Amino acid sequence: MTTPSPDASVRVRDLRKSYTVHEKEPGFLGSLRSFVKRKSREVEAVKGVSFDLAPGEVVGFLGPNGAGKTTTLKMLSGLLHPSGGEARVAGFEPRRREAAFLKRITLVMGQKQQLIWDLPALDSFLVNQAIYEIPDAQYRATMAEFTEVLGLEGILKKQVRKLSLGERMKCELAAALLHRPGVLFLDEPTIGLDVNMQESVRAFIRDYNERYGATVILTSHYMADVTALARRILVIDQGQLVFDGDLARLAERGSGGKTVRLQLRHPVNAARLANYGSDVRVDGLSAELTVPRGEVSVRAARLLADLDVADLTVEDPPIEQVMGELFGRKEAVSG
Ligand SMILES: Nc1ncnc2c1ncn2[C@@H]1O[C@H](COP(=O)(O)OP(=O)(O)OP(=O)(O)O)[C@@H](O)[C@H]1O
Repeated sequence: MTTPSPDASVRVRDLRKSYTVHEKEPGFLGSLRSFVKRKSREVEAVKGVSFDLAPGEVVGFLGPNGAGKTTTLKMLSGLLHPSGGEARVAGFEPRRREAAFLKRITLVMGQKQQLIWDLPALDSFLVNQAIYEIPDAQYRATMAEFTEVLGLEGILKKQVRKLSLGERMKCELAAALLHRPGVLFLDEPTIGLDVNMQESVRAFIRDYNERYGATVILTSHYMADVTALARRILVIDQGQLVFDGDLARLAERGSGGKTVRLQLRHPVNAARLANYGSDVRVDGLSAELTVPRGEVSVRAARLLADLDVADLTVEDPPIEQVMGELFGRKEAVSG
């Protein structure tokens, strides 16, 4: 990794955001009533979040729908003013949106686009070159690098609206990173992309992080993005940080079970395997079952002694399952 820029850190203290939501009864009468007497209520989207990111760190920012991820990222990039607490990004206070700050960060939202729809992506890149005052030599070098890593050759001169979703997302990323920001806020950068395209976006983010030592906060509903890029995970639920730690430690917070995979030499029926664990799945000579974490070695020894086992592996449950369980039981899992 290149030496991370010293001011690419993120410091968040007791950050809060409440939205005022105006409520209206349905229908015409409801509109009239709300016109006379407006009803509103406060939605606390982020309720006092604190964390620090070191320069060059990549973290996965996870949580169920409506947990407060996008709101947090918008506050960190200065698009929303916090209702309380403080944030410092690359040494700046995001809410001030100073030009020097905007040159140090980027916010990529997979659901929104910044490229100009009717023009080729190359034109949007030139606009960004002007906005961010990127010197010609740096612009050419970055374009050459991104064209190679993202495979942009041949698509830069096509009208953006004629690009496929994947091609467009690659151009969106290139446009957003053209000024070589040191802090990246990536909100669902791979949403809707096919598996191959997700992989190339991931490879690009990894390459950029290694090349420039950038700090990255990434939200994604595709756990493969998170497991491929981040070792540290922040989990937010109902506006509060409920976990901050290693990906492996998050897996341990799951059901308390581990997955034992077996390769058998002779077929064994599921009922027999149910004596050793739960959630038994048998497919020919392959089988899988869940075993309580504290009993893995005892049960594995019994399986090996009782059955004709060619291979046995023990794994943490997939991260999707862990997240489902955590949010299913709505239990705080403080890091
Ligand atoms: N502009 C807004 N006005 C009112 N409430 C809002 C606004 N934006 C978000 N909210 C509410 O704030 C909460 C947090 O929303 P946010 O978009 O930050 O969640 P999220 O974790 O990004 O969710 P998702 O994964 O679904 O994108 C939700 O209850 C949402 O309904």
